[in-house]
Amino acid sequence: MKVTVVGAGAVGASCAEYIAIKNFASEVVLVDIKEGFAEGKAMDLMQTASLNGFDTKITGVTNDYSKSADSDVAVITSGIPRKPGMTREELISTNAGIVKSVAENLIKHSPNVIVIVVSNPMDTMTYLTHKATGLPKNRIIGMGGALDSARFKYRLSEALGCPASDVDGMVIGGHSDTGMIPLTRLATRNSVPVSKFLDNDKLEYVKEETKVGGATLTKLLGTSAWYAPGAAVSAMVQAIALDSKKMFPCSVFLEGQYGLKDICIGAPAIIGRNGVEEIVEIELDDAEKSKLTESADAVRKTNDLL
Ligand SMILES: NC(=O)c1ccc[n+]([C@@H]2O[C@H](COP(=O)([O-])OP(=O)(O)OC[C@H]3O[C@@H](n4cnc5c(N)ncnc54)[C@H](O)[C@@H]3O)[C@@H](O)[C@H]2O)c1
Ligand SMILES: O=C(O)C[C@H](O)C(=O)O
Repeated sequence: MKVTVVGAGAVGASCAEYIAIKNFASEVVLVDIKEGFAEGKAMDLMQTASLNGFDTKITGVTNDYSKSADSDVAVITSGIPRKPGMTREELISTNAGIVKSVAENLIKHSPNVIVIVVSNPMDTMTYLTHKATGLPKNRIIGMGGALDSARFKYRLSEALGCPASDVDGMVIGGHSDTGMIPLTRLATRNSVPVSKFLDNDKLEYVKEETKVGGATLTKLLGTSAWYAPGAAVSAMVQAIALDSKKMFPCSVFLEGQYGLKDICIGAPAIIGRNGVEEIVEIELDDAEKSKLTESADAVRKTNDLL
């Protein structure tokens, strides 16, 4: 399995590191536009191989897409991150041009690639990648829900006073401060609904903290997060590599599912060797349905700026 990661910055490097440490890919190619940067990150990471016990070969290149040829998976993390006080949507004017040119370069050299889009505003960048490349819809996946769900589980575990591994839960909808929909109704601690342990006020708190998870970290760090984003992407790449058919909420191109069309937005998807193997339609209650409609309206407004 050959994986190309475009953007060797905070998220791209973290993603490459987790992929290597999990040792399921033969090769990771880092690409960046900044002269020597990807080469440096790749060398630094390769010097951890004997310490961390992996055999994945990591190389770095400056803007040379020929080195990404025949990638099975490509991850797009190139673009600017937000600063404290900004929304993800404000990044569109810079990141749209970057994502479009990167996606076009990638498919020139890897026509069969599965693309995972990370750059923000992610749902719109995923939609743009569909429109710019014309790749089959199963081969373009936006990463947002896997991260938001991990943050949801972290907040739930904090409220429950239990390990995150005891908790299951999912966030659907747009990857934005207001558009995320943490499904508290369906969240469980070892199959027991979390409402058995947490009252409505606590659940509301968990939900709100989850939605602003990225903004909270951006305020603390001065730029956006990278460890959990890198881990979330690497989990998705692993599901493709191992054809594991794991379910993640992902930004997927909808054609009528959830009553939505011609939009990429977070919905549960089965991920395997073909990318999106299936979009899972779960039964939502009326409040969740109307939140999803609102979230989709907001994503469409951002798409209209393209
Ligand atoms: N979807 C998510 O859940 C999620 C999570 C975290 C970050 N993000 C987004 O990911 C993006 C990257 O974040 P980061 O923290 O890694 O930023 P960063 O600034 O650390 O890294 C971005 C890298 O992209 C490179 N780059 C810029 N234009 C390029 C081009 N045309 N070709 C190749 N490389 C190019 C830059 O040189 C830089 O090294 C941001 O847009 C951020 O908002 C999304
Ligand atoms: O918050 C951001 O801008 C980056 C990313 O989307 C995140 O959720 O960490």
